[in-house]
Amino acid sequence: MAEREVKDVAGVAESVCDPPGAAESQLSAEDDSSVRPAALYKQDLKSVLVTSVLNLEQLDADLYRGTHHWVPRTQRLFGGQIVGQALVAAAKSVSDNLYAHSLHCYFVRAGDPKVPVLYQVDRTRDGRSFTVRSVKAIQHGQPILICQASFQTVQPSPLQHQFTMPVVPQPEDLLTVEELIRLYLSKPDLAEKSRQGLNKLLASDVPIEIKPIQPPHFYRVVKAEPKTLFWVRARGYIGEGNMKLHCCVAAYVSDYAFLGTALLPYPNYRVQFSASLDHAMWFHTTFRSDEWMLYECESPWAGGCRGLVQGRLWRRDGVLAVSCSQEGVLRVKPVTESSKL
Ligand SMILES: CC(C)(COP(=O)(O)OP(=O)(O)OC[C@H]1O[C@@H](n2cnc3c(N)ncnc32)[C@H](O)[C@@H]1OP(=O)(O)O)[C@@H](O)C(=O)NCCC(=O)NCCSC(=O)CCCCC(=O)O
Repeated sequence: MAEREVKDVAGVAESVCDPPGAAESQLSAEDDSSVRPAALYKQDLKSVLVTSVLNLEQLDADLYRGTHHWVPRTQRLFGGQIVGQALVAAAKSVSDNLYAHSLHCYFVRAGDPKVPVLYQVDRTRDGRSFTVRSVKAIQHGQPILICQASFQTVQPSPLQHQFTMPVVPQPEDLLTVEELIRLYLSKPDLAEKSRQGLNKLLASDVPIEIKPIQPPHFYRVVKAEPKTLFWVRARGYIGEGNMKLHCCVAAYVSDYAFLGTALLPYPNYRVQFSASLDHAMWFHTTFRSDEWMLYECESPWAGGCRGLVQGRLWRRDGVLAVSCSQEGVLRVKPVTESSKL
């Protein structure tokens, strides 16, 4: 990978510990094109991620129940949903002056979409600056995810740097995945199998909006570098203010289309089994998960039936908001001529 430029962002970025909203207050609606006009927000529906997916029911002290919304084609629970809900459960047990700065999770069993998930929080440690929570997500009496999340008080620091955000077209100049699929569907020479697959994709109710920088080659064999760039945001309105909630939404969003980056150099292989094994995130600063963020994903390594992916979620104003890493199982088989049809 090419060496990345390191940019001093002192005075521009804030740390995750600066009061939420501090960065936003430096930007007016006029000079920040990432701000959607208030009138538009009013027309938007409240994000289902907030009203439903991340809205856990409390059953007892430090014990919560979560329900599902979108379930991937694999019919195992979406990893991002479990991580997002685990972070919600952890955040409920820490005081308002603490902000999530990192989490580390293992997906130890496949989640069953037919039953809810229980989240059991262990208050591992409360320190002066850092507070750690361990969360177990449970189904059928067995853990499906173990998660450790760490929270920190507000602590300004003279040490501040970040890489520079890649230069890409703005979201207003790009099409959503749904718009791209409709374009493909309008092609008269599209194979029936591909048409059916694209229609299925179109019908799925993913609560995330995506605008790829490079339109994907749906159903075409094209070898590519293991790198992707796309704008992403939660569908619907969430609003300013609750930084913990935006981190939980980012946890959900960050697992979507992430592991697939490791498959880009292998168009001649078809996935037989893929699932994320672990997921880690570091929250660097304040951000709005219902506003466009650039997700820069790359896979530095694959081997041993596993792939490693790393991602950066950039705020539209160039501030690095979140870093992510994940390893997943990737079992593949060669594409045969008949399966290409
Ligand atoms: C399956 C996990 C990863 C652990 O695997 P293992 O320790 O092998 O568990 P087993 O239960 O023994 O096997 C499971 C399954 O795999 C087959 N298997 C095992 N080893 C091999 C092998 N060497 N070669 C071939 N096949 C093998 C084994 O036979 C079993 O098959 P089955 O009998 O047909 O079931 C386990 O830890 C796990 O499932 N963890 C949870 C992972 C997970 O659910 N992650 C989150 C979901 S992934 C996700 O959300 C990404 C969605 C992205 C959406 C998008 O971007 O579109």
